[in-house]
Amino acid sequence: MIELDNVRFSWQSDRPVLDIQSFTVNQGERVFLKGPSGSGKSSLLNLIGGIQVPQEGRVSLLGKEINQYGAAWRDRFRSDHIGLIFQQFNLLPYFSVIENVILPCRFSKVRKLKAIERYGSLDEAARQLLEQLGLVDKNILTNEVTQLSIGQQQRVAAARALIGSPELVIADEPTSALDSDARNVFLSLLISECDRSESALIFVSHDHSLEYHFDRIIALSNINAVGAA
Ligand SMILES: Nc1ncnc2c1ncn2[C@@H]1O[C@H](COP(=O)(O)OP(=O)(O)OP(=O)(O)O)[C@@H](O)[C@H]1O
Repeated sequence: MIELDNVRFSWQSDRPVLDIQSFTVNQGERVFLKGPSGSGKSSLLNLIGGIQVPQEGRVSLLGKEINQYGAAWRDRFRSDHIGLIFQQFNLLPYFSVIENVILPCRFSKVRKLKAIERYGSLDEAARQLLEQLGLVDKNILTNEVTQLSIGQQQRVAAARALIGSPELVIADEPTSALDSDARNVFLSLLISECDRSESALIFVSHDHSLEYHFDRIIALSNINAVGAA
C-alpha cells in the first residue's frame, strides 16, 4: 500500500535529509520506525502522508503516485485514507471529546460513510472506539479535551485517527508522555483497533521495549543513504 522509489528529499537545497532507494509497507502491516533524533523520521512520514513531496523519485500510496498531484488533492487524499496521531495529540481545545473524535469525518465523506455504515452514527462510532481504546468513563465524553489527563487525551487522539477505518494510521511518538506499563497497554489497544479496521500502522518511537508489538522493525539508517558511512 506504500511504495517509495528512489526518493530524495531535502528541506533546504544544500542539505539532503532522505535518499531512499526503496521502501514498502503492505496492507495491514505494523511497522516500527526508529532512528536518532534529527535523522529524518518525521520527514519520511511527511512524504508518506503527502504533506511534503520529494525533489526526486516516486511516493505511491494505495496505487496512486501522490507526488504527481497538487497540495489540495493530497490534503483530500490524506483525509480520506490516513489517520494521524501526533506526539502532542493536536486536539482542538474548545471542542468536546466526541467532537474531537468525529473531526476527520467533517473533512472526509469517505470516512464519514464508513463510520456510519459500521456503527450506525458518528456519535456511536466515537463512543465505541473510545471504549475499545479504554476510555470507559462516559461522563467525560462531553467534556472539553483540556480537562482530560494525558492518557485520556492520547486515547481521544487514537480514536480520532481510527474513525472511518483509514487504510493507514501514522503515529509519531505518541506514547512518550506515558510510563512503560501505560505505553504497552495503549499500544496493545491501538493495534487491536488497527487489526479490526484492517489499517496498516507506522509507529515512530525511541522506545525499544515496544518493538515486540510489531511485524517489522525498521532502522531509518538501514534504508536511508543520507548519513550512511
Ligand atoms: N520544517 C522543517 N524545515 C526545515 N528543516 C526541517 C524541518 N523539519 C525537519 N527539518 C530538518 O530535517 C532533519 C530531519 O528532521 P526530522 O524531524 O525529520 O527528524 P526526526 O528523526 O523525526 O527527529 P526527532 O526524533 O527529533 O523527531 C533535521 O535536520 C531537521 O532540522
